[in-house]
Amino acid sequence: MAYKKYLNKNFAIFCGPGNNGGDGLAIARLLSLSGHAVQVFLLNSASKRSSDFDINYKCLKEVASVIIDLKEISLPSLAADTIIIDAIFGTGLNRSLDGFSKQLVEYINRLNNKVVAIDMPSGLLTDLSSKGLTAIKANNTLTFQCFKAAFLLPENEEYFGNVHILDINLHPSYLNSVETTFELVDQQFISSIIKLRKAFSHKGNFGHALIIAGSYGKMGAAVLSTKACLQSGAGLVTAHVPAKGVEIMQISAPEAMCRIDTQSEIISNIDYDLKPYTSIGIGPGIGKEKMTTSFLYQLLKDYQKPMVIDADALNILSENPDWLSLLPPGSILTPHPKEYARLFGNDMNDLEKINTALQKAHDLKIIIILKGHHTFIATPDGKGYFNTTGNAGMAKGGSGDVLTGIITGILAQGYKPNEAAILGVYMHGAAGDNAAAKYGMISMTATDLIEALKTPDLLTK
Ligand SMILES: NC(=O)C1=CN([C@@H]2O[C@H](COP(=O)(O)OP(=O)(O)OC[C@H]3O[C@@H](n4cnc5c(N)ncnc54)[C@H](OP(=O)(O)O)[C@@H]3O)[C@@H](O)[C@H]2O)[C@H](O)CC1
Ligand SMILES: [K+]
Repeated sequence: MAYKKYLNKNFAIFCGPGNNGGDGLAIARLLSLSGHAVQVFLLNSASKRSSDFDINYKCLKEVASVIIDLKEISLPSLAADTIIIDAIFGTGLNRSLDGFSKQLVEYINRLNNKVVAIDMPSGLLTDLSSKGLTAIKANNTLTFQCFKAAFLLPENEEYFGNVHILDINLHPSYLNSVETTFELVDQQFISSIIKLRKAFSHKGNFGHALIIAGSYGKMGAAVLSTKACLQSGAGLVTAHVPAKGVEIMQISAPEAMCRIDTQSEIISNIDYDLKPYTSIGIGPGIGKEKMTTSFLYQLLKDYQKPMVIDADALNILSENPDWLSLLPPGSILTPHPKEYARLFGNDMNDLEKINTALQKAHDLKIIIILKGHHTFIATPDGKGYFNTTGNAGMAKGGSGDVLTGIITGILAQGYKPNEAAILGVYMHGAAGDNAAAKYGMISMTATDLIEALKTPDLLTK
């Protein structure tokens, strides 16, 4: 019913010489036939035109429509309520815009008219970084058949607006034939990962997670990650905390057992066998005291199973980069953009960040979760996963602690590290969407995220 607001509007459709332009001509014909006032502006029509373009041009000529070749006029003036349809370039764009096409796109961007881009905002490269390029800033993008990588990069957000995927019934064999490094993590993808619980299960079947977190004044991070871990399905959860943090932890998360550090205010050592634990999550609120730093080094030396490493544990690693080679294979790093920059460098555009994460995941045999809108998960086998849940309301203190707890809890249950990372990120975002729906993005907190995990159909809706 969204189209209702476009009834009785007039349209200016800008068409390039290829199939994207061909789509624009087809849209012009359909809008004209449904009684709308349509102006069509052709760009570079003299250059090599695709057959789709020619076919649709011929069909449009049979329908009364205003077709103006832009080579004859300067930039057209349009009524303020005219809807602009951008069918200049689509997935065939293979270089940045220049000359008149750049001028036209800059002109359209200066107007206040509503803009609908067809398949891709013209000027946006489908699979490469478009940072610093000129591209159409659309209010809505109608893209064919599937998401393009460009729509998943934060740096492109100002160009694509709301993305609507239109199914044009492309044959599945064609889609399967398209080689891609990336997968989209949606509910369908998740359903292929989830392990259902058997009726006669007992807590021993769901593992025992160990959360190593907290320091004096930063016990909240330890509580958030422990509570999130409890609610991610782990059978047993133990929290290793500084001595002064025990009461706080026992009162806040009574279901968790505690291991008490010999130091009162920081994490400094583990004097017990780690064998009973089926996963370890370390980092939230631990600080970077010398004794904590050497503790982390010792743990990396002694412990060979995958660990979830977050927050200050990541910052300690970025200050001791040669320790990265000590990471147990399958470990899951969960850096936010700043922690990522400290670990792997900061002067990168979004695509370079993604490619670096894939390279480092491969070289170090680890999983790197690059947190952001469409959190990206890089896995050691070179595949990358874009998450589809979550929202800006989650960009708050504590949200990362919750994610660490969730992933550690899922890992404890026997999921492979790749699966635990993907499922944990999806679950975290889905809980965030529920929290936003209940409390709004501004007021929701990390505690609300944990509460929202208690949604029966969290992973199935
Ligand atoms: N997704 C699908 O399966 C379908 C998509 N469709 C539509 O087809 C376009 C892609 O069409 P294509 O003809 O491949 O290319 P474009 O229309 O995007 O571009 C046209 C030509 O423009 C030239 N080009 C490329 N970059 C520039 C530039 N910076 N400046 C000027 N010209 C440029 C290029 O030709 P060259 O010879 O110059 O390289 C392009 O060929 C897709 O987006 C959809 O809209 C189908 O309709 C259905 C199936
Ligand atoms: K376009």
